[in-house]
Amino acid sequence: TLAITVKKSDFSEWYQQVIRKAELIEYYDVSGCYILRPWAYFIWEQIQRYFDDLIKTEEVENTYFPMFLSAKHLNKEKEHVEGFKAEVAWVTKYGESDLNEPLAIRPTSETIMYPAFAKWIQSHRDLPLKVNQWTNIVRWEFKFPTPFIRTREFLWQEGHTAHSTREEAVKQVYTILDFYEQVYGELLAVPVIKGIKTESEKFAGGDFTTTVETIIPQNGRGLQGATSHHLGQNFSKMFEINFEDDKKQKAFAWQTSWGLTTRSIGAMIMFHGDDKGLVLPPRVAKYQIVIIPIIHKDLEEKQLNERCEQIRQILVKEKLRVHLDSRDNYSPGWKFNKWEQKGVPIRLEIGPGEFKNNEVRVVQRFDNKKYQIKMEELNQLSQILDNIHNAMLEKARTELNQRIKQADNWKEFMTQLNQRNTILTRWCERQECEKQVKTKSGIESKEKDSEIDGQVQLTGSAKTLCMPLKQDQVKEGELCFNCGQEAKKYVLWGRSY
Ligand SMILES: O=C1CCCN[C@@H]1CCCn1cnc2ccccc2c1=O
Repeated sequence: TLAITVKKSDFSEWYQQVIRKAELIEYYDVSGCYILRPWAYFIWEQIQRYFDDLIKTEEVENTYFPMFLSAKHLNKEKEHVEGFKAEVAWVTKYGESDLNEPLAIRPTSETIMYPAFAKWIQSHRDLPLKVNQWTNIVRWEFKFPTPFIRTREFLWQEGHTAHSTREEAVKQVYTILDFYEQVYGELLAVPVIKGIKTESEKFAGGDFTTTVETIIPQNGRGLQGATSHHLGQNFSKMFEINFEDDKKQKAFAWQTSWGLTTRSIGAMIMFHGDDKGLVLPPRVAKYQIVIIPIIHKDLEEKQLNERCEQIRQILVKEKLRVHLDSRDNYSPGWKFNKWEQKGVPIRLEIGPGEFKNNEVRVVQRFDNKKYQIKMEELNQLSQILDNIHNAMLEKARTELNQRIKQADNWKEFMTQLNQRNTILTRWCERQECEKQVKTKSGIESKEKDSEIDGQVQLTGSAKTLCMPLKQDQVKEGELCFNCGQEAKKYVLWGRSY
């Protein structure tokens, strides 16, 4: 059926229907893999363009590295691969023949790139080295898949840099984190919290991990939006990436790596969608404006189409992405519904009244506001689209903030968790304590682990999302909410994807 048959509150069913009826996703017969249709791929292209322009200001150069790696290469860094090796996909044959050694398909590219870095870096003059690649990645997840959010193949960018000093590398980590915050806020109108992962949640191969986290309002679940790691000298020691510093001393390079994936599109869909379907932030909408002629017996069809084409031309000149839907095999009502489902930010209706008064009727998708504007005011639509972006971001920020509560003890913590909130608490920073909270919250969680065909999709237990960069100072003598030992930091807990 054409209409979406559930409300957004029936969240996972709503999401499945929206991604199909907005023509974003087509299903595919390999589990965990999905087809990105043009309406979705356009969003990824906008993300690529925006982020690529940002990293070019940091003199990051795009490259392409092979997708295959030998077991030898992959296991070079035993420690960091240890926790992930179950997800690595392998090629073992070609045609009828066996490969004499299986080749892994890239799950990430550290061990593919860093032997080359060792060749390219001899002197401090070869630093900083800054490369990025836009590729697909394969990780054979066993958790139940969700299009965009958790898939076995996804698109991403991975950036990798090498520096002569720790300070420069650390600065790079935070510059990229700010870029990720901009991608979410400025492009997708999705608010994020910048923070640092705890020792248990960080990338084990690195020194520390920074992250942009968002919170999906409907279920209060944390979602990691992108990540920027300071790798320290862990990988440079392993891959012999060293250089002669200006005192002719041999030194190991200081490295960073950072990634943003097509999961960002899923976050945007979840944040802004409503009961009628997708709601696109204007800056990533393939069509920002759709023009719908309303044919009427008192109105010469040819004249109406000429007027609509004239409007389209004016908007093209305004550099807006506009589409005139003059199909004569669908009714205006059908078109309204379809373009609402696909989330087009603005619809312009032109019927006999508008034609006579030299006006257009504007219908805003995000807040359903309707009003008339004159033909000569069409140049206001660019600003109107910016206003829509800002209003969507502010509304999303309010919803996100409503999902963050404070708790000073276990009882308050579980109350908030069971109300599907994330919880900011004082914490001792002990891994033991964090582990205990995960276990206890799982046992006491009202929301039991949700399973589909015996695969745990979403667990009921809480984990740390991040230690927000912006946080109050923990005062002398203040205690951890869980174990009562001396608190060091505030940390945000929540159920997550
Ligand atoms: O996050 C990023 C950002 C982009 C570059 N890579 C880092 C770290 C990736 C961590 N990771 C994540 N899943 C994996 C899965 C299989 C093998 C290895 C890995 C693995 O190393």
